[in-house]
Amino acid sequence: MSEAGRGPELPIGIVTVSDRASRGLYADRGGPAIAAYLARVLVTPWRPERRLVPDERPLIAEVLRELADDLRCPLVLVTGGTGPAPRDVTPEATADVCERLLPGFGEAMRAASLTEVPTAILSRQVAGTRGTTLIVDLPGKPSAIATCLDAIFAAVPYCIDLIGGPRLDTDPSVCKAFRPAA
Ligand SMILES: Nc1ncnc2c1ncn2[C@@H]1O[C@H](COP(=O)(O)OP(=O)(O)OP(=O)(O)O)[C@@H](O)[C@H]1O
Ligand SMILES: Nc1nc2c(c(=O)[nH]1)N[C@H]1C(S)=C(S)[C@@H](COP(=O)(O)O)O[C@H]1N2
Repeated sequence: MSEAGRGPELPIGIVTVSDRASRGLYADRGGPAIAAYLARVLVTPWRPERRLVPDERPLIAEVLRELADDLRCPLVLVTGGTGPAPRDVTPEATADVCERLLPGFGEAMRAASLTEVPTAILSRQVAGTRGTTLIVDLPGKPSAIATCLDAIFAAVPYCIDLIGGPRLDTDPSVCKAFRPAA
């Protein structure tokens, strides 16, 4: 067991933002899709810290702070609530808690999604850092998750190195993490 008594694996935050899934009106398929992606791509031992919250800015921000500050997740992936509808507030909540935004993540994910659906431009998804945590928004459609993560994951381990987080290693047959030569 680690110091925190929660096991040696790195905690990774998986947050689904959905009014209906959080009320039990449909089963959450976004969180499981993220977990399945991480299970394929990461060789570093990790464990999911799953959260399911309604589209409420303060609640989303509170969960992101908990995962970053209390659980010290190096990576938090958030799905849902990134669009232009009035209740879509995930990008605002992410920006509320991040110290710095990384616009390249959103740009790359929208560009990849745009090869699949013209409505990709409707996602306002952002990414940013809070302490040693990288937070990345993903669209709510479960099918968007692999598309978006494929577009960015090669840069995720080095980003976490640069902010002082733990080393994450990927299975190179799934995603070759890029770390510039020293
Ligand atoms: N977590 C999820 N699990 C399963 N399907 C989802 C999930 N999130 C979104 N979807 C599907 O993608 C569609 C668009 O997602 P979006 O995030 O815009 O949902 P929404 O219309 O805002 O509703 P809600 O917040 O209640 O999920 C949804 O109508 C639903 O069919
Ligand atoms: N890859 C991918 N990206 C996508 C989509 C999709 O189906 N696949 N849906 C788009 C749509 S229709 C919307 S409204 C926005 C925001 O979705 P969200 O509010 O569920 O996060 O994501 C967009 N990005």
